[in-house]
Amino acid sequence: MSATTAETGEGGTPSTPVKPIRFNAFAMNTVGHQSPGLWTHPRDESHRYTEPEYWQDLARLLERGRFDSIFLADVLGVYDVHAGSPDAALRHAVQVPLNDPLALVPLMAAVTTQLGFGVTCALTYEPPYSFARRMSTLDHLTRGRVGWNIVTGYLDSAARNLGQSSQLAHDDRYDLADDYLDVVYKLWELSWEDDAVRRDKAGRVYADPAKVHAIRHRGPHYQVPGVHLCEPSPQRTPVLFQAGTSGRGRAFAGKHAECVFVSGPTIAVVKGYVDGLRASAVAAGRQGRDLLIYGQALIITAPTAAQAQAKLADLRAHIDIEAALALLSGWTGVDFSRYPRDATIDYLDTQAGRTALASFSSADPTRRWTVGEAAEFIGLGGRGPVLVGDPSQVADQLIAWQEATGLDGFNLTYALAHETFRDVVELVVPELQRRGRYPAEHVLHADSADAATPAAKPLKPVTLRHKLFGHGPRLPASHAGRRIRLDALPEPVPQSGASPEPQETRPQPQPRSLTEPVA
Ligand SMILES: Cc1cc2nc3c(=O)[nH]c(=O)nc-3n(C[C@H](O)[C@H](O)[C@H](O)COP(=O)(O)O)c2cc1C
Repeated sequence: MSATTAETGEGGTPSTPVKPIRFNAFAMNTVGHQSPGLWTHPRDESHRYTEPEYWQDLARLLERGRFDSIFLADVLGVYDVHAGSPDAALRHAVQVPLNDPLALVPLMAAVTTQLGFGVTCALTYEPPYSFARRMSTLDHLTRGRVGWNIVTGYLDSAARNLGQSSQLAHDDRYDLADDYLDVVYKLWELSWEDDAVRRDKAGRVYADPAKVHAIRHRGPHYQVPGVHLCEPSPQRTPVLFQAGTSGRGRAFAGKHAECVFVSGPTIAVVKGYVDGLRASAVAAGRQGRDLLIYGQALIITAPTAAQAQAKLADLRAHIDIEAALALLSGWTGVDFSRYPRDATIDYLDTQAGRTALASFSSADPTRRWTVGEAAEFIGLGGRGPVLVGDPSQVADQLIAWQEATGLDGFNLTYALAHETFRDVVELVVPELQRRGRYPAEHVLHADSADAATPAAKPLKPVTLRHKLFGHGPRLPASHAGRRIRLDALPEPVPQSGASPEPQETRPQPQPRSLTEPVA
């Protein structure tokens, strides 16, 4: 069975195909992610984020639960908008201390074969050339299971520590991102031809230089003349994730994203994002269904409804309101320490992220939020809904949300590490499978001869793109990343006896003496 269809109704009788529910896990290489204050709960283990076993146990658990992938968020600065200081963030572990997400991927890949990895990297502060190499390396080491969550950042504190006085303006960051994407597409998709690597030991040729091309990129922000350092990895371009839903963010997603993460507190808000994103894909010449859209949610479940409600009450007692306001202030660029808790939130354009503020103001004009209500809401599960109940009640809510919003799946956050995900895998996944709404098996390679008897043989590794879309491993031919072309070679200067202009301008080596040391 493919993860993109669930064609068997209850009791195994064929019925109208229903849209399966997809799960993605939302995590960060830190202590307190989307539930500020919950690290103080006695059963939470997120302080173990520095231990390899913490991540490998999580990866095994998610693979057992047939999650599409684990999405690792990241920021490159501290949350210091609240009261103009990082103190609240440091005191309450609000996404600080924070380790690098990329290092976790090979650790988790080593103990799994099917789980995908959506890694967040802000393009704003790293040259595309070195970044393309890091992603190709991960795609090789995961055998094609890596995705990139394309972000441009929202914290001025990141810009200040990375050589800029402040962030680029909101829309300018997306313009930069468009040029960046052009560079990395050229490196990943066009620099090395499919048969460039010969590995011919007898002929003493590893790669055929005629089939490895300098990309000669000259864009408004980046000039990158050379060849990609890496030989082609299984997917070449990692699966592209994105999470911006402002007007400019949607246009960017419509062109580039394969998967989009959205967060909103109500069905009305999330439906607006989903509709807008699918319309942007159409405006970019794609189909709305080309995007897989995951909505953020937190599931609190237990074998009985009463136990689930008791668990919710216990978790709520550990929310930290100051920490929630530090988070909200960082996301939005608005210092919420300056407002009384009963002040109503109004929308204003800032140079931080725009969606977080819109979610609690303009995105749903029928609902007004006070600062205190928004902080309470964010305290458990961030900006997404909290779905509470026994497994059957949770399954009902997931299905209702999916049908009302057009979401493809859910980006599940946790309250307690790893208890929350364990509850989902052990209680909710079987319930959804019983209803034919969740994949019962892992996906094998589309062309695998073992597909009929998956239990009999070890699982074959599958690329993330195959798993998500049923085709791959490369970007589809219709995607902007596959339609890109290399700039034409510069015209040779018409001088008699002159050699053609080199593709890259390299300093010419000076003759050395044989005794001169070689570096
Ligand atoms: C679910 C979700 C996860 C996100 N994760 C990150 C992240 O890890 N790092 C980051 O810098 N931005 C992250 N963002 C922020 C977005 O990339 C984007 O900057 C933000 O939504 C504002 O964009 P917009 O103004 O176009 O809506 C996330 C957003 C959402 C909704």
